[in-house]
Amino acid sequence: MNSVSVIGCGNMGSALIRGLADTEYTVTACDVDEAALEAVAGAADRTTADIDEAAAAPLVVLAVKPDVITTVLDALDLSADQTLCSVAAGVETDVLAARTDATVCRLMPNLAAEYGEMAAAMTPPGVDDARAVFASLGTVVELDEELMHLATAINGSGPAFVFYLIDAMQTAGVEGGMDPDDARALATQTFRGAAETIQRSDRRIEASIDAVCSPNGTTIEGMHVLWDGDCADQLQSAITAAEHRSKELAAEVDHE
Ligand SMILES: NC(=O)C1=CN([C@@H]2O[C@H](COP(=O)(O)OP(=O)(O)OC[C@H]3O[C@@H](n4cnc5c(N)ncnc54)[C@H](O)[C@@H]3O)[C@@H](O)[C@H]2O)C=CC1
Ligand SMILES: O=C(O)[C@@H]1CCC=N1
Repeated sequence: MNSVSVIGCGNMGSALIRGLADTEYTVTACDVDEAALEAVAGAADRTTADIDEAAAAPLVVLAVKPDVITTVLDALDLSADQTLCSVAAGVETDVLAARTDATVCRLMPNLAAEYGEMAAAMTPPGVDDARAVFASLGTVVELDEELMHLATAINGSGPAFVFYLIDAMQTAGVEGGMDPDDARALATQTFRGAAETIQRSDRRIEASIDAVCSPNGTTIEGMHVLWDGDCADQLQSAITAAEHRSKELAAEVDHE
């Protein structure tokens, strides 16, 4: 599988296309919107508004909104030796499989695909050719389909939740008198470095927190505020709300 088509070149589709531009895969970008195609023209090997051209690749990725996915699928004529992968929130594999002869799978990616730093969930497990393509853009975890709603919330919507937290840390710096660019640099690199630290460490996250908390130092004072407050509960509630919405989207999709 050395060639990929991406149908829908908006926020998510364009991130996938730009990420794939740095890999060995040949990418065809397809959209009905000329401006969307122009925006990815520098990253894609080919751009087209013709869905039949996009249908020629062994792997066809659908990155359109959930409410148009069945319409696009009905216009796509794929064969059994091709793979169709949808990144749409809440659109289940049985909906896809009912409308195509291709092998179907779902990927819940995130915008960091553009930089090869994607966290993605994929279902069903075992669609290895497609998985290899997506693994070139970051981390891919295979899940049973019932967990895709939760993955949509955690790693699909998750970047927005993290952006919000970075903004809060940056704002604290600016309100304390820092230059906004300095505050942004310190906040963003702190999140990046913290994630890297956890990824590279085998120890429990509590032990990593302990490692920052010097006895009678500064961090423990801040941690008491977080432990006594409802920050973790709020984040979990945000994830639950996004997961719930994914289930609603699934119910809204035409299963005929
Ligand atoms: N934005 C994100 O961070 C993520 C989005 N997703 C999923 O990706 C999908 C797309 O979301 P966004 O990129 O945010 O939406 P978007 O609105 O930015 O992009 C959708 C694109 O699809 C195009 N389109 C619409 N009808 C079409 C057709 N018939 N043929 C070809 N192209 C067509 C539009 O012109 C637009 O460029 C959604 O299903 C969403 O659930 C998944 C993970 C993360
Ligand atoms: O907000 C949404 O519905 C899409 C799916 C996950 C991220 N963005």
